[in-house]
Amino acid sequence: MAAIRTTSLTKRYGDSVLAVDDLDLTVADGEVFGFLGPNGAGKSTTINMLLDFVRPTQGSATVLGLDAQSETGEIRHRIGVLPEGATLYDRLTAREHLEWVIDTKGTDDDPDAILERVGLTPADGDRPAGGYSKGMAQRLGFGMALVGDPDLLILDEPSSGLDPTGMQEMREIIADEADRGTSVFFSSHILGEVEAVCDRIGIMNEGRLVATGTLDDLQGELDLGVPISLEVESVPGDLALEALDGVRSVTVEDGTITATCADPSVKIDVVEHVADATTVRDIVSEDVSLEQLFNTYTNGGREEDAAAPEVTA
Ligand SMILES: Nc1ncnc2c1ncn2[C@@H]1O[C@H](COP(=O)(O)OP(=O)(O)OP(=O)(O)O)[C@@H](O)[C@H]1O
Repeated sequence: MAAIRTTSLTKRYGDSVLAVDDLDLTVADGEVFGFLGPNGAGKSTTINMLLDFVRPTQGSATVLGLDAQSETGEIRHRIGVLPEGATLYDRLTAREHLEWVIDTKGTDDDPDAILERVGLTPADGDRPAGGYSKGMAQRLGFGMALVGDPDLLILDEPSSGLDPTGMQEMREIIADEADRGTSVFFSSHILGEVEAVCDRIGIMNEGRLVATGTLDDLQGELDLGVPISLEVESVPGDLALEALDGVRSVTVEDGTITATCADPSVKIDVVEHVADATTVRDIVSEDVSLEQLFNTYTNGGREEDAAAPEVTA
């Protein structure tokens, strides 16, 4: 059974905004799935349809095998949700927020254990949420999502408002949850976060899912080439690196030779070839970054026609 499945899921606002366009997406049970896309791509609208906060114009969705529109009660009982900009009640303390969720879900969680898990002290727990910083509010919202050991966590921009330590702690909790079998679906535009914790990613752009797969799948499909850079003592005039099998292009700048290779195995040939001709001072070898992928699929998140290739791996 899939944790999430959408079929031709579509949401229009009025005549002019097609927020989500014919989305077919499956998140497998136990998977950590990162939902990426620039501002306005349709991520929150998709999440809101999964939670029945917004009704689709067309299409359908299931969450844990249950219909997202007609079986909302059971879904809410079994999932943990951190909505975009989690709404808190100013006058209630963090502990009271957690107790409220614990009561609603009928679980026996210990509020103090959850506070500790999300990095809030017992003293924080006694303060009204109205005085919370953005990061503290986000931690509390995340704690509320963890109540009842949910089978699926749906997190909309979970690291929003968190400092680097908070982001790291949040990633660790997501990894722990995944280890105990929880499926996780989260939206983000922080690429490093997605890269660090996700089994698979989906990239949305202008309401459409333009790519899904593992990072390796997407890197392979786009075939952007593999770069290697060598800082050298002097650049020989007769290097002829372009002539090497598997080398697609070569640039030279300020004593650094950069070759784009057809696949990673060519990198060693490049190093040997250059080292035969001159003294190599340093080597920088990187995989195609998620940022390059994201930019290629979304035109850097800009509004103009991205003309991005569609890949489903
Ligand atoms: N209630 C609404 N009424 C009209 N248009 C809306 C509404 N909610 C969202 N939209 C529009 O739908 C599109 C998708 O918005 P959505 O919030 O889903 O994007 P997002 O990917 O979550 O963006 P962000 O990363 O900025 O949160 C945008 O063009 C947005 O302006």
